[in-house]
Amino acid sequence: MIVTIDGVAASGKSSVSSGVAQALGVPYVSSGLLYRAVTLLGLEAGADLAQPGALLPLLSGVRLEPLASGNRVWNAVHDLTADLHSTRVDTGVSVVAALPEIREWVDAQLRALPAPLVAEGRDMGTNVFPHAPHKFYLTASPRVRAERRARERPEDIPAIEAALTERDRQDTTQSAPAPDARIIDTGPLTLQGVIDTILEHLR
Ligand SMILES: Nc1ncnc2c1ncn2[C@@H]1O[C@H](COP(=O)(O)OP(=O)(O)O)[C@@H](O)[C@H]1O
Ligand SMILES: Nc1ccn([C@H]2C[C@H](O)[C@@H](COP(=O)(O)OP(=O)(O)O)O2)c(=O)n1
Repeated sequence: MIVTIDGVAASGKSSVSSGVAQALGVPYVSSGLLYRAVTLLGLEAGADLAQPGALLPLLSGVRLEPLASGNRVWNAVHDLTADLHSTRVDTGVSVVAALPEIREWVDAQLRALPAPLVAEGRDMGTNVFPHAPHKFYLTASPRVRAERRARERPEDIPAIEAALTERDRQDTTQSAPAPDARIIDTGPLTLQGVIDTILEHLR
């Protein structure tokens, strides 16, 4: 069984997926972490983030470890995870995620993973796992999302809100909800409330 949980930036996808996956006793996979890893490696190599030919050679050692408590991304023996949520990766990642060659590489990593699993991102229910039987799409207002992210970033809430809104705009193409996804406004809910809502639908 595959459960897809897509949604806009900072809507709670990773935290909710982790909770749902732990309740189900299956792994979850964060596709956004792979786009973030490509971005980090590109930045560290001084590569042009708009050029897939400069990025693809950097990816041969990259591997996603789908731990239920929190995914990790490795480049050979180096654990990249702690560096994937910086503001500079946030700023560059949408350029990388717009490249069809990089999307193909990410999709291949995800489709190689054995079910059952919970997959989260933008296009899990539309493109990567279109036949998944259970699809969810998380939303919340930009201000609510910025307030949540402000607990994890040094910038203030208005700056974070502006950056999130700009990233939503850049990610629009791949972020449409699947027609058969259940849309959940997480604004009025607690994190556990969102997890419980999804688990109730799965029962
Ligand atoms: N009702 C809620 N639903 C989802 N996440 C919430 C909620 N309330 C607070 N959060 C917090 O919002 C933050 C962003 O969630 P995260 O899982 O990183 O989002 P995403 O994967 O969509 O970027 C986390 O710190 C999470 O715990
Ligand atoms: N399936 C996916 C997952 C993420 N992306 C892109 C879009 C986002 O800007 C980045 C980072 O996504 P991630 O889910 O890690 O982070 P945010 O919730 O957006 O803060 O990757 C994508 O295009 N397709």
